[in-house]
Amino acid sequence: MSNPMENITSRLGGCNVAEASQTSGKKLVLRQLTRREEGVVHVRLADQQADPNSPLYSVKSFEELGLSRKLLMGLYAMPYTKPSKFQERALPLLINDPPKNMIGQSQSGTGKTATIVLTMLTRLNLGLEAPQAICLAPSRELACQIIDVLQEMGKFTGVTSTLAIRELLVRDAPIYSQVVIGTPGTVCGVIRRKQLSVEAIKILVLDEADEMLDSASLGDQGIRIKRCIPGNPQLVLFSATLPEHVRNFANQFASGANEISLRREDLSANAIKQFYMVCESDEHKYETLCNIYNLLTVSQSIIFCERRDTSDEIARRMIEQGHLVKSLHGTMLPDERDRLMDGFRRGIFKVLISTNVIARGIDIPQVSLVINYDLHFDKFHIIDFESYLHRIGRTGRFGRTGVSIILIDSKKAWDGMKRIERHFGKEIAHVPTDDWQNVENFFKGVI
Ligand SMILES: Nc1ncnc2c1ncn2[C@@H]1O[C@H](COP(=O)(O)OP(=O)(O)OP(=O)(O)O)[C@@H](O)[C@H]1O
Repeated sequence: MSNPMENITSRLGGCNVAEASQTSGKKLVLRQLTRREEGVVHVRLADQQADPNSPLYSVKSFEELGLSRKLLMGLYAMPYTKPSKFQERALPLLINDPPKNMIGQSQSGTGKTATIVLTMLTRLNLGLEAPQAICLAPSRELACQIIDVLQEMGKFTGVTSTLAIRELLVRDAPIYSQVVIGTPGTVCGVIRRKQLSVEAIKILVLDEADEMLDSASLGDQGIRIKRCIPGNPQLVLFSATLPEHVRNFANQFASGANEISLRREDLSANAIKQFYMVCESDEHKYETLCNIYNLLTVSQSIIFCERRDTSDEIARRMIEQGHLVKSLHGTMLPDERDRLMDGFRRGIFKVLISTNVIARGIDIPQVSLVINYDLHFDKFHIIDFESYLHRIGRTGRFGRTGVSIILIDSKKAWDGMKRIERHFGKEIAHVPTDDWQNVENFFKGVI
């Protein structure tokens, strides 16, 4: 096979790939490995929680944050031992009286979901069997995940909850549960049809708030839900990314909010080792993908594609070659999506190929590799930094290390990758595709 680097150098229109190729990924290899579990590499959590530079660092215990005994029992049964930096900062502000709005930002996988759940559970009057908290998430998969955490963490409280996602609710049956977690469209629908009374709602949470507020339909539905709620519910907006234009909107939505924000350079967690590989054609890109799987033993991984048909096509070809993979995207029936997600969570299959639909929030600790088969560009063909960060954030969660690889097959993808590097101020290391023996060495110790 011809040298892909030579070909791609000309296809990339003169940008200096050769120079980039000298950048060794080896120096990024994490050396402080202490534990391996199903192929996922951990640096000892206790060490990270004692390191002031880690997003998991905290000086306080959960007891010191003012949580109830039943919630502490739930936390320790999970088992969580200490809060993350974000949990330590956010929880006292969130559960303080009188309630104050919050706009909170923290890296992927640093425990925002637990923060949402503990805040909602603290705000409830558990003696009142009426809806008191609503949490909105942009996808059904994420809503399912949040309700699972709520039920697990709140199991000693007796909390009742309802999942409000399409095709799951019995039409017109009233909802009496104390917490309702769902997608904005379905929650809007149940309020409109008076299935859900908002009279006693005290708190409204928008998880992945930037996605919600930036999307015309999700944003409108979120605003409509807020307007329906009488009085001044506590408004909580969370995300790993809150770009400036959305932050302004968020400030209008949740006025007077306490804010926890991150500098851009701190957004991408160090736990995720970022790489790229240059491919000379579409076919070479597919071969490179297969070579990665033939070569590396990966516990679980996600491949992100831009288009649903690419996702299906790669899955079809990989299955033909004997790989155990599935494709999941938005045109599938909800039942099928739920079944696939459940199978992946339980490790029944190891590789999930998908679109942006699962880019945000999904927490599957065994995912040690994320491949950007395509990068995501917006409708003006501008690289979408936020979606890159959320995609790679599916790995390297809460103290685990993870690897992300971008497959570059065009000048557009190359430019996008370079802009990502500049935007987050973090090098993405080159892994050559012409010497697979060497490729193996790049990933030794990190996957
Ligand atoms: N204090 C803690 N101790 C131990 N594990 C924790 C703690 N808090 C959260 N976790 C675990 O860390 C993982 C990531 O948490 P979570 O999904 O809440 O992250 P997130 O910040 O919401 O990420 P994203 O931005 O991707 O939505 C989960 O598996 C969760 O169970």
